Amino acid sequence: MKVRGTVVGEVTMRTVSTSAGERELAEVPVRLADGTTAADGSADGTATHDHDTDAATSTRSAVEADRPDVDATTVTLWGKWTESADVLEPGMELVVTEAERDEFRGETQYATTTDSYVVVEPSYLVDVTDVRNWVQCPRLYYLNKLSGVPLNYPVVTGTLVHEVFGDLLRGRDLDASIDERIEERALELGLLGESAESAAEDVRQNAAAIEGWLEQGRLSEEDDWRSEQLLISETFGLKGRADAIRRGAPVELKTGKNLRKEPRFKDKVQAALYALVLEEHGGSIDTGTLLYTKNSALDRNEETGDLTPAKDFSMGRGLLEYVLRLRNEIAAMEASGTVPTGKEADAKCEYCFERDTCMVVSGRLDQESKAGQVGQALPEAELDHFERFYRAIEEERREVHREYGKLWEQTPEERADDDRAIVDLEFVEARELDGGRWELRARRGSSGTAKFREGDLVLASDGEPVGGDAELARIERLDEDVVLTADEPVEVARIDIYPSELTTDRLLVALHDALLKGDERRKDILFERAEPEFESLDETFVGNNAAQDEAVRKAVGARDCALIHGPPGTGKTYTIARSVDAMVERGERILLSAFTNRAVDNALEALLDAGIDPDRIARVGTESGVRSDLQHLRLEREGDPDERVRALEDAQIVAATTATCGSRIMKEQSFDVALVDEAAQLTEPGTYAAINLAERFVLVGDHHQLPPVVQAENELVESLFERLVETYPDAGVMLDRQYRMNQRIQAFPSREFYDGRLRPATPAVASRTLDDLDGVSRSALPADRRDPVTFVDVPGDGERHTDAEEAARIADLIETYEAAGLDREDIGVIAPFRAQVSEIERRVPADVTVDTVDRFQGSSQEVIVVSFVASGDLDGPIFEDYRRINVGLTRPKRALVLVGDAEALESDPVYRRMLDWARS
Ligand SMILES: Nc1ncnc2c1ncn2[C@@H]1O[C@H](COP(=O)(O)OP(=O)(O)OP(=O)(O)O)[C@@H](O)[C@H]1O
Repeated sequence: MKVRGTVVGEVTMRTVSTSAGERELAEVPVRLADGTTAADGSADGTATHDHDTDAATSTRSAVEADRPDVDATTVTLWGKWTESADVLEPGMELVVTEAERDEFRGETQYATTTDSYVVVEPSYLVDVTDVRNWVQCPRLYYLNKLSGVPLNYPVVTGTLVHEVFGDLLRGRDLDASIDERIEERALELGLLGESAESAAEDVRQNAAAIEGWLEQGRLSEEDDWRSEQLLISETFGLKGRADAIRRGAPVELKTGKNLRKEPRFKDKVQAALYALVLEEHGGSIDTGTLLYTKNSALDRNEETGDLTPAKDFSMGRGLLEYVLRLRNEIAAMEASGTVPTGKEADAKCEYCFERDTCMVVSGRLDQESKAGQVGQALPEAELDHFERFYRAIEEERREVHREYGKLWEQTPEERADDDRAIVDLEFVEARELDGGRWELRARRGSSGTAKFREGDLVLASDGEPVGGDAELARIERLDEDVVLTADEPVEVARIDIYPSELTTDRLLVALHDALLKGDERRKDILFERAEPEFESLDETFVGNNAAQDEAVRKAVGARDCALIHGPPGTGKTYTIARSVDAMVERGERILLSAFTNRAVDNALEALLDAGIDPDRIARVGTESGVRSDLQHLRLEREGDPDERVRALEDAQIVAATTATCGSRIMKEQSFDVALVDEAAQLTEPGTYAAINLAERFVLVGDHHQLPPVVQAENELVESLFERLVETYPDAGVMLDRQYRMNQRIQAFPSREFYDGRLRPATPAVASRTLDDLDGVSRSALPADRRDPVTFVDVPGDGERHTDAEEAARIADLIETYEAAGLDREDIGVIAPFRAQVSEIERRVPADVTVDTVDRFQGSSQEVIVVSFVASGDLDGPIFEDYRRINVGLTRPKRALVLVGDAEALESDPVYRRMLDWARS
């Protein structure tokens, strides 16, 4: 049976005499999660898919851990498992598989058996490659998290060899694969100063060994290969991508040589972890294979040793248990928030390539380390900042892991309802593409409103995203059909949101770079030790708008930073374009960034409108990320390395999302100034990713609109923009003339959110109404809809996340506006919950945009209808936070209709004032 629970007290270690001699044991007081005491019926004793344990097991709180352990049970861990007991602390979660139950002095107890596995913090999904680092030295694991994978030649060739390996498994020709893969990485090779020819030669040397080996057992039927498999383990708390699976067993590829008979230990560890996951999903693995690509390329006269590239090893039970204990050490360290010192392992610092980095990081962050420290520790405030944000980012990582957890905790229907999956796909075909990848096509059973977008990376599966045939795939098209591209021909029946840790990984690196590599002057600003300085400029940049003019002057003249606060429709994008134009004139190199691709593209469009030469611009992003009409600005990565690198380095303006700013390629670039739009939607470390690359920075945003998108409630919710606007009011300018809304529409948001400072930019803006639109006449509307702002009282139907009555009234309203001559494309409907969005979508024509506020930020419409879904006594603001309602109310240009239950809305002071305005 499987036992799962929370550790509620100190662990007792003992040695006892048994018939088999002296044995170690650890007694762990555990409060069992609901349902675990029931005898486990499943044959393999692992899967207890119990949804109810969620709340009890996923949140560890001090309160829980401190509760008197009246209902605690003793779980005894025998033998080597005492090593895992050693890392346990109260509050941590514990799982024992195949445990035995025992009655002892009238109490039920549990103990490990010879078939048991012990898992610490199973909901923390440790990455398999992280365990490989950890086994070399725990400190190496930590350093890798902080500094990420740099752009260097071994990393790039390693990736290329892996890609070619995958291609060979898919039956591609070696030369064709090498040529194509090298071409795809032209930009990276160019940045490293490598030629395509020499890189191809290096890859070929490595790949020849693989090819030779594959030839021997040539991809026969019974060999049953597949390349790259995403593996996730619910029981063992592991995830990773195995290089290949052959006859159900893991094969790992290592670019390098190994002349011993046995695989390297750390490589075995990695393969063994994949084997554990494969066993969980029903496999039975007795061997693992490591493939050392350099072995057969060696000159046989010079080297002696075992030259076979492929080395098999037997996957003993002892090894599997050992690697799981390693995994447990990582999970426990992350849960307790400690930093490894390197003393945990017996690695020799003298031989370590990372020794210098290790010493510098220890010195700067004042951490104990086996290698010793060099350099001066950061000031107290910076150390504190680092620790707080490190913890906050790790909390965010746990939220990502929780998303993984939902893959097995939720039923397919629940996931579909939550917009986390499309589950009713009917597989149509898998078509092989040039280059060995696959195009997968499936038909949708219903038109759900899942959050998926074209270009998203998703988990495509045969219906079982964990344990079944699943692969990462990219959405190429999404209408009544779903078209995906993937490495494997999965018979796709379902797609799920892929919980990526890339963002969290990059946040940590950005934090590290900002504090440890950051310019001192910038840190003085970030740590509020110095006032930002400005060069005084006499030029006029914008003749018809004083605030914009001042903003451009600040942006251009900033020696450290400038902050442009732009309420809705006040010409943020216009001001950015003017600023960039002026910076280009001065010969500066500019990084133009924003949280979303959409905002980056909007800014670029404005630059083109302002007459900036497109040849000066390089847009860094994927093909699906960049708007189709701006593809000509996109930096091509494929081709000739020299040409590609010149295209990037000669570009005076480089535009990319902040996430992309953290990529290996962008991290090699430097700029005079970084200009970041949507800065109020970025976390602090998210903003660092862009500003780390430049001498000075300009942040543009509005902290009264949407806050940073984060799952955890912690430091990350306040943007750097907001913090700096408050700290340095003199470095900021608020744009106060809006070019969007009729005066009536603007009145309430201006008063409520901008101290009444927002005004129409021109009389024409102030007086715009629907009558200005071709073929539209307000007189054709019912009298109570003619005002630019109106309210429709619909008593709520009592449901929490939907309101069918409101949805029906909205459908009627849309007909009314259409009858008055309005195009359906000019109407937008905003609802607070996805469920209500679906409810409304079912009733209105498809060309009316219906969405949540988050999707509307940054856009505008002629007419906006807001559905409030408010009922009862409003136990919290409906749009979660007033910033969301501000966004909702400021989208329309000419008409705004609020639909909701007046009585419920009036119970909240802000909504009451809103109703007073709408009804006045
Ligand atoms: N100084 C100006 N003179 C004339 N037109 C302007 C000026 N500033 C902005 N505009 C116009 O006002 C409109 C809104 O400007 P812009 O798109 O820059 O606003 P924004 O603040 O970026 O909007 P959002 O709040 O949606 O991000 C655009 O059509 C723009 O051309």
